[in-house]
Amino acid sequence: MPVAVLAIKPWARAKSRLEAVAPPERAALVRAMALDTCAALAAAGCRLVLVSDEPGLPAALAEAGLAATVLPDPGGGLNPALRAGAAAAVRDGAQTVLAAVSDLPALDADAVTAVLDRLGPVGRWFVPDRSGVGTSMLLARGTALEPAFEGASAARHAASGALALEAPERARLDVDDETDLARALRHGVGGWTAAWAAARVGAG
Ligand SMILES: Nc1nc2c(ncn2[C@@H]2O[C@H](COP(=O)(O)OP(=O)(O)OP(=O)(O)O)[C@@H](O)[C@H]2O)c(=O)[nH]1
Ligand SMILES: C=C(OP(=O)(O)O)C(=O)O
Repeated sequence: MPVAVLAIKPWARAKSRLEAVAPPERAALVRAMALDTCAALAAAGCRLVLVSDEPGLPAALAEAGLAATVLPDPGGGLNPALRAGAAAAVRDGAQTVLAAVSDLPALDADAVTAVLDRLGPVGRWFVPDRSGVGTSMLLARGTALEPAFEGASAARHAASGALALEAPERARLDVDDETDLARALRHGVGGWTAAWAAARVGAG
């Protein structure tokens, strides 16, 4: 069974670039996007390993009916968190590790399956984000993950020997700012993010 490893920043500190969304609303959006990302990965048959110090995460997972192993954040940012999650997954016997950002609200199980179906027997692969600059997913099978996310990570992942995968757009729509959010909403998002958007509209 593939293991999906996600690093999740505490809701209230995440997505500072989404300035157009006021802080309490933004934390709710971060939570919703993380749940939709996790739900899509779980629906595609991935076991979830989450690295996070967000105190509300276990209750949110329970509310969403999602089973996951939650590990404490080792500190040092996204890449150390993903390394810790991947190491734990491999210690538990994982062959295939799929590391993803947790802000992919348009992701669905078919898109995850399309990515997993493109992997070879051994190696590292990445899914560039929609802009082509960043990375939405990094996958490793039979070898170490070696994550180099943040900023212009697509070029770093390519330079490190990972192969770029063609992937459905739903797997590439990470949300960093208001434009990304509007695009994902137009594309269609999972139930948690859709409910967040509906409540926002309802609140005027
Ligand atoms: N556990 C953990 N996850 C992190 C950390 N930093 C970023 N992440 C996660 O990494 C993924 C990509 O994060 P970014 O897009 O850089 O998001 P961000 O730091 O929330 O956004 P900005 O504040 O706008 O830069 C998201 O899933 C974040 O929750 C960290 O220090 N620890
Ligand atoms: C984490 C990433 O995205 P960003 O830093 O742009 O949010 C990345 O693309 O590696």
